[in-house]
Parts: sequence; C-alpha cells; structure tokens
Amino acid sequence: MRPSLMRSASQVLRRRRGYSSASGQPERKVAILGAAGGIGQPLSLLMKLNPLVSSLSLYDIAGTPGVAADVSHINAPAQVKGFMGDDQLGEALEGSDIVIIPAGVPRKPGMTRDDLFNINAGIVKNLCTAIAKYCPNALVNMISNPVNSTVPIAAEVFKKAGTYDEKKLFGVTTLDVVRAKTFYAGKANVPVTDVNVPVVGGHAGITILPLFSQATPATNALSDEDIKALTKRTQDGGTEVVEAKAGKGSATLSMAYAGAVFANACLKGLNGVPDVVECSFVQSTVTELPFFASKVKLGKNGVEEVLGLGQLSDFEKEGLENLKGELKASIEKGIKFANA
Ligand SMILES: NC(=O)C1=CN([C@@H]2O[C@H](COP(=O)(O)OP(=O)(O)OC[C@H]3O[C@@H](n4cnc5c(N)ncnc54)[C@H](O)[C@@H]3O)[C@@H](O)[C@H]2O)C=CC1
Ligand SMILES: O=C([O-])CC(=O)C(=O)O
Repeated sequence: MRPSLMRSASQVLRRRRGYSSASGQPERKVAILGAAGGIGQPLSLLMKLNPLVSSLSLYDIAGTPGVAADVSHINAPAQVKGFMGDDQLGEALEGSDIVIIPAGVPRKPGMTRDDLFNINAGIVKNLCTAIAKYCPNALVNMISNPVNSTVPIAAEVFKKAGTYDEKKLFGVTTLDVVRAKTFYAGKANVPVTDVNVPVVGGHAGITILPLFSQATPATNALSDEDIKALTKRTQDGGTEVVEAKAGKGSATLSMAYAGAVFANACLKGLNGVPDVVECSFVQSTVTELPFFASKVKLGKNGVEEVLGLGQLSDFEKEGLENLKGELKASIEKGIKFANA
C-alpha cells in the first residue's frame, strides 16, 4: 500500500476507536459547569489550551455563548461549544469524560465556606442529577464550595440514581497544594517549581492540613514557628484572597490554574499515563471519616489507589485530630441535605 493510503487507513481506524487523527491521543470531552463565572472563564481558557482535550463543552445559566465564541477562536485543537440554561444541560454533558464544576456563589469578606451551603448545595444537587442521567461514567471534579459538603452531596445523588462509583468523584483541593508549594518555596528559599507538599484533610479552615514535614526539597532552615505560620497561611489562603478582593469574590485565577492542573492529571490517568498522583478529597478509608483528602493515584478508571498519610510530625498529628470534628459535621450536613 502507498504510505499515504496506509496513513489514511490507520487514521480511520483510530477515529473509529475514538482516537483523534491529528494527535494520536484518545478523544476526550471535558464539560465545565459554571463556565461563565470568575473561575469558569480562565478555566475554559486553560482547558482549551490543553492538548489532551478534543471537545470542550461550556455550560452556565447565562453568558456561555460569549465565552464559547471567544475561547473557540484560539488556534488549539479542542472543539468548543457553549450551552446555556437547563434545556441545554443534557447536550452539554453527553459523552463527557470529565465534568468540572465551578458553579455557585463565592464568599464575601466575613463569610465561611459553609455560609455558601444554602445556595450551592441545591445547585450541585441539580447538576449532579443531570450528570447521573447524561454522563454517568464521567469523572467529576467538584470545585463548588463548601467542598467538604458538596462532594458528599454528589455521592448521595449518584447513589440514589444507581450510578455512584467512588473512583470517579473528586473534591478539588489542588489550590491548597498550589498555595502550600508557593508559601513553602518562599520561606525555605528553594525553587518553587521543584517543590512538592501533600495537603490532606478537607478544604476549609483547619480541615486543610499541609504536611510540611514531608515537603521536598527538604530543609532544616524552618523553625517550628515557621511551620506553624506556613500552616496557618495555607489554611487561611482562601480568606486572604477574599479579603484582598474586598467583596468582589474569592480566588478565581489561582483556582482556574489549580483546576486545570487537576483535570490534566485526571486526563493523563484516563489515558493510561502511569504514576499520576495528586491530592484530592475522595471517598476514603485513610481515617475513620468517609471522605478525606490525601494523595491519590489516578488511572484509567479514575482513582486507582488512595494513598496513606505517611509519617506525620507531632504538630501534624495534633492538626489531624483537631480537624476531624468539623470535617465529620460538614460531611454529615451534605449527606443529610441530599437525602432530605
Ligand atoms: N475548591 C476550591 O479550591 C475553590 C472553590 N471555589 C468555589 O467555586 C465556586 C465558584 O466561584 P466563582 O467562579 O468565583 O463564582 P462566580 O459567581 O464568579 O461564578 C459562578 C458561576 O456559576 C454559575 N452558576 C450558578 N448557578 C448555576 C447552575 N445551576 N448551573 C451552572 N452554572 C451556574 C453562575 O452563573 C456563574 O457564572 C464558589 O462556590 C467558590 O466558593 C472558589 C475558589 C477555590
Ligand atoms: O476561600 C474561598 O471561599 C474560595 C476557596 O475555596 C479558596 O480560595 O480556597
């Protein structure tokens, strides 16, 4: 066969198997729910730029035609489509490999993440009901706060629909890791791009537990007081941004970055790249709590393995015990809401 004919035959075969002819990567559809919001817009941009994405579906209750038209002009491979309103939610979701959810209201100064529960719990419940119907096999990346409750809500909705797979539901806590890395690098005076810090627990106040004793590159330049201050700054990172924005919302740009990092890790896992590990808030047996954030190995079906906590310092052991009460209450609040 002529080389050009051989090439086109293999392209047809790849397309039939769901492979993109151009890149040799599997076709991957990513949907973003809340795509016209403060996080949604820069996250849409970053996902359009991700070469692993072949189809990008941008859904919101308003504003998505403009965002989709804008992002679609970027000369990157992903095909972009905008969807607006309930009527178009099904089409937006159908065939999705990953659904990222940054839909809902953000904090204003003086509020806790739990103060968002009353509005965001209902939004997440409705969106997850649609996910169960239109793309029950998708990985779900939950960004909407309070994550400590919205993830259990999603799990309950999926259980009721008979579609729950604990390997496919993730609370996105990557921003805590991003912050811990940045703050550690600044204090330890090491190159930020080399830094790794696991962050475990949950995603609110003291439930955010960075494990600086496991940070790499290791340093002995930090005192116990330094570690305490770094821990507190990581736990209060969201509030630092909320206060600086003075009523105009919470972290959007750093969150879009973190959301894109986590979605990219999920895509790599789905595509069979080995040893992809990120921290995430998932169904867990690492502690006695039913959901917990820790390092997670990502694979072709989502969670391949929930990794343990490793060796903790006394300060971290104390932090772990102190966070359990609040985290348990937030999880139970979500479960109760979903079953009401
Ligand atoms: N997990 C994390 O680390 C972080 C989570 N967040 C959370 O992300 C959420 C979104 O934050 P922002 O983008 O700043 O808020 P935003 O208000 O700028 O955008 C939210 C978007 O959600 C949309 N929306 C509302 N109801 C919807 C529905 N039923 N279906 C689809 N879209 C809907 C709105 O139209 C809006 O475009 C908040 O709950 C915030 O607390 C924010 C930062 C970090
Ligand atoms: O603080 C907030 O409300 C938003 C958030 O979750 C974060 O920035 O970590």
